[in-house]
Amino acid sequence: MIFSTSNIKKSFTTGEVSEEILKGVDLTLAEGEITALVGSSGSGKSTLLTIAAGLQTPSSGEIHFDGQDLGALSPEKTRQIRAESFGFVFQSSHLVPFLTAEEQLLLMLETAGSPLSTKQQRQEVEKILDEVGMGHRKSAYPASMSGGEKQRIAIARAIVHQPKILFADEPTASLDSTKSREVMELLQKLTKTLNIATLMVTHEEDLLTYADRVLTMKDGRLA
Ligand SMILES: Nc1ncnc2c1ncn2[C@@H]1O[C@H](COP(=O)(O)OP(=O)(O)OP(=O)(O)O)[C@@H](O)[C@H]1O
Repeated sequence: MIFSTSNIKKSFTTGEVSEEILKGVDLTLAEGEITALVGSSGSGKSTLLTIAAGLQTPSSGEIHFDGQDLGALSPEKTRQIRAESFGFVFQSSHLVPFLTAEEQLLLMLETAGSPLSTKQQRQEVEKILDEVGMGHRKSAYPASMSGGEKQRIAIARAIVHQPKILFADEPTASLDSTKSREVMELLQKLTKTLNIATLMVTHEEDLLTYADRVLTMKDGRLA
């Protein structure tokens, strides 16, 4: 397994009340597979995804990536692993308004510490933009893109540095059903062809056909 969590617990304290939101979660992700995470509102899906992605820390438990225990590494090393090997797509595309499609991806490569030359980076960006069907829009700014186009660029940006793991928190929530299916087809294609382990939180049951595995969160545990 490329990625796993072991006995992840997370409590939040509000005032004097402490509530355990995750009660010991074991999650595994496999390369080339989309794992969908479903469950009722407030069951802890986003909390689990953000902990798995290293965006917040668990109260206890371990996270293993590529044979390494992330909790045992220095913050600098985990930050480096996250930048190089993890990709993120959120509900809303979160594109930078003053950058073109091409520039959004180039910025990501720079942030991930890409070893490619400037020319190679441009070639790589062009290839990925073609892959997500946005090659013809490389000079477009977010304001001129439709919701589906923005999400395609967000996905392209999330995978341009060739991550091993892709975390997607309701990636189709802002799209109508046709566009949602198109975006899911794209995620499925990229997961398979690039051999990425994708974890996706979703509320939309009709999109579960795109998942290789469906995990249900209930009362802080995976059922
Ligand atoms: N930083 C925080 N401080 C306090 N409580 C929090 C915090 N983050 C999440 N929670 C609580 O943890 C619970 C689970 O939240 P989470 O967002 O993980 O649920 P979810 O399953 O993703 O829900 P939804 O489907 O509505 O997005 C909720 O009751 C939420 O209020």
